Amino acid sequence: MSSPASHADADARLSEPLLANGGGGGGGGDAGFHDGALAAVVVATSAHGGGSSGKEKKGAVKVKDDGYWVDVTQESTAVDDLESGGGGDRPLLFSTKKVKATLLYPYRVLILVRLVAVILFIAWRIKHNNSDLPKFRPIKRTPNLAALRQHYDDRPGDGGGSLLPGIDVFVTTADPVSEPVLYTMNCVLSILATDYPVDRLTCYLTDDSGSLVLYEALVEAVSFATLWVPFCRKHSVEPRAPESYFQLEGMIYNGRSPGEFMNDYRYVQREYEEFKVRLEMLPSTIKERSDVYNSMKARDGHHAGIVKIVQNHPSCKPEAEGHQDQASNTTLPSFDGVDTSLPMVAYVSRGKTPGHEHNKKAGNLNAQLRASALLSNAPFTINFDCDHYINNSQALRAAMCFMLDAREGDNTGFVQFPQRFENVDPTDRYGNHNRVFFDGAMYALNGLQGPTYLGTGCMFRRLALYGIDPPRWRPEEDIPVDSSKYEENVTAEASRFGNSTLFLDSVSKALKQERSTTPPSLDDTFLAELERVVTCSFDKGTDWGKGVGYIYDIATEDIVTGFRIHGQGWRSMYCTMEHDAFCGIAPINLTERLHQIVRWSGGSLEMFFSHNNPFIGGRRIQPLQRVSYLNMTIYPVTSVFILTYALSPVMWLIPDEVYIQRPFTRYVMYLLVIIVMIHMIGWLEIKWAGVTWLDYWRNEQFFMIGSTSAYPAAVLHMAVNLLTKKGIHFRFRWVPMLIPTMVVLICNVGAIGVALGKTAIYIGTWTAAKKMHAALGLLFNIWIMFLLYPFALAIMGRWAKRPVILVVLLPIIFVLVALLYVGLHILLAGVIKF
Ligand SMILES: O=c1ccn([C@@H]2O[C@H](COP(=O)(O)OP(=O)(O)O[C@H]3O[C@H](CO)[C@@H](O)[C@H](O)[C@H]3O)[C@@H](O)[C@H]2O)c(=O)[nH]1
Ligand SMILES: [Mn+2]
Repeated sequence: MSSPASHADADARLSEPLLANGGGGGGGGDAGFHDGALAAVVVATSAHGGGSSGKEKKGAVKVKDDGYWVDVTQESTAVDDLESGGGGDRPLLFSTKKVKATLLYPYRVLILVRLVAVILFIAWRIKHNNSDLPKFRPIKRTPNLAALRQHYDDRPGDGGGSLLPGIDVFVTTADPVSEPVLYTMNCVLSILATDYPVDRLTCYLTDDSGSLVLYEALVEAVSFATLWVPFCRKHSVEPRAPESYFQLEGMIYNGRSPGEFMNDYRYVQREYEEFKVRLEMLPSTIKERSDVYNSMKARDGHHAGIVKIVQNHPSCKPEAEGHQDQASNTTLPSFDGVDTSLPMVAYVSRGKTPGHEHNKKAGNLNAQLRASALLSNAPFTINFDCDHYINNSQALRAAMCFMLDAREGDNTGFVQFPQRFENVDPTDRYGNHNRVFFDGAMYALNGLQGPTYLGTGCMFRRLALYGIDPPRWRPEEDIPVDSSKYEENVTAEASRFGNSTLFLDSVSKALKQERSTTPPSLDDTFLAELERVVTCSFDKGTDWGKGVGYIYDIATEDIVTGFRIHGQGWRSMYCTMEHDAFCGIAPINLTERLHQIVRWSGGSLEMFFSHNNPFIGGRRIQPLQRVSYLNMTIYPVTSVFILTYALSPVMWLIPDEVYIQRPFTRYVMYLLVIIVMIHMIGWLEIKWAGVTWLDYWRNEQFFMIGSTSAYPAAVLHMAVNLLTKKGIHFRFRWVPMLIPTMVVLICNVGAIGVALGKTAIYIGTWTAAKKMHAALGLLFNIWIMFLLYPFALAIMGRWAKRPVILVVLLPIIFVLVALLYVGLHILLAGVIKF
């Protein structure tokens, strides 16, 4: 989200739909400042001119004549003569000078050129309304699960086996401490219990920390799964992540054995509590066996690749043993007639070697892609962040509805689901839900080439990840199944996929759609090869991370990976389900939230300044899709204008006499019309996207907070990187990033106070127009205060629990500032006027 929102991410996730505002305000702001500057110049020159004409008068201020001014009468024209001579008896009371021709004409040309540019800009904005055009065709698609079941599962004449294709599920984790093991294991359990043929499903825990804790936790989870999974199947429980399930209020019952439910529920719940205790104790029990630990994990996080099969493929060994009953007042649930088999489970930790960039999550997933190719080679993969889980056991089937559909199915490279979060407070203070992005922007893209890849909860077609053309762009359109010629080209390309015969074989099998539902025998040579392909040095000199797999060298791999796949001509689908497919944990404090935003916006800018720039990259990207990607990569730049705008209340602090042109009426009109239109469009979007005004408002707020903190930080960082070509990573010190937002906040609080003070002093002398301006200015200040409200709450620390403090505190500050202003005014009345 990647998202986003991100992952909008970017923070496309967060801001893409908002660019309407950002862009509008930014563009408008820019124009406004220029006009202000021009007005200032004009004022200055006329003062200058007045002075020089006054020079001839006795006692007038002497102004230096720099030779740029010529008397109109020197270049006398008939009109001048007529003018000067037409007066009859009346004396000539002023002389006229104008700017020398050599200066005047270039000056005029420049003004005209700028005028043309501004007009073109406005015309361009109307024609190419960047942020809104890609939203012309919002589309919602609903999977038909019953039809899928009918065509792929219920085939009485055929021995009953399912025809559904295989899916390899990846769970990425990077740290057993900051990413709680319990959540990761809940994710794994939700996958094991999902409704999909067990012999077609493989779950990979891809552990980037290579920690024994996670390995042993996985072993525990699989052991608990022998109870949990049949329980889920027997009673059709939802969701199938135990932590969330047992937190549900009341025992929701959907299954066919109500009589046994109570007993089974209590039994499984008690076992789950014990499982949790075992997980908690793992770190300490493992430390006691530190010799084993050290043999697995070398120092500095460098170690060889590790692949361990924790649960074998259901065809390889007798059915899972089932749970032993421990003496208690509940009895072991009876699973007669319930399928107790589990899908295959593997633990993979890729090898990290010194001197080889490991490329974070993208590198992790690529290693995983290769390991799974050797082990199960499912035609479809889906990856989850370890803080997400399957919330709807039908989700994988829903994705399949899009992949197998007769219309666009074969050309669908990935199916993205929205990101939903369960730990967000009801008012969504930090805008974590990002509904405008997930339910607005993504539906809109759905009508184009498809949604972007958002980092988690996305099913891929393996071939699309491998950088292979979609069928509609393949040379042999008519024989997609046995495209042997194409396959030869691919196998020839060891330089592209890396030098592993086993892996290259798996690619050609994937191309031929050879389905194998049983894993290969795990002999020593096979295991050695497996460990070799999961080492990050395997990538070296290949296309991995460039044209193959998840993309490297960027702070966020998601948007750019989707872009690469779209660029190849694949399309994507957005899959929303009434009962959310997946669910995750969102950052719940502002620090983490802003770090997420800065990473997303930094990644976006990095993408813009890479060869994956949406202008030049992605040869088969549709025009409007391109505009949308452009929008997703460049949006942090708008923050520069927004920040400048938000700081403009400084004007209030400046003495009244300094001439700053007020925005002229026509400009204000334009701006007003545009702003009204933006919100009207927003209102309509809210309607079709089904988001609430609160979602919309949070989105506005977080775009503003981001625009005064994370986005300018990302822009600055990018600028420094481009200038120094150092490629520093996006790691930000927390406090400096908050300074601009603080300054904006202080500025606006101060401005409101000063405004009050000025009103107290001048109210009697102000004209109606002036009062109007003051009121408008105040409205602007207050508006910014409302936008920054979540930020203000966050910096209040523990006081934030009582937002009412702000309501009391702020007016007190306003009054104090006003009093200070009035006091200073009286004190300095004779010295300077302000
Ligand atoms: O070296 C690394 C670093 C991270 N991860 C995994 O990447 C995932 C995402 O990391 P997280 O810190 O949770 O980032 P978020 O900001 O929550 O993730 C959002 O933003 C990312 C893009 O920056 C997307 O990839 C994610 O899907 C999206 O949810 C987690 O499962 C991590 O374990 C790794 O595997 N290896
Ligand atoms: Mn996350």
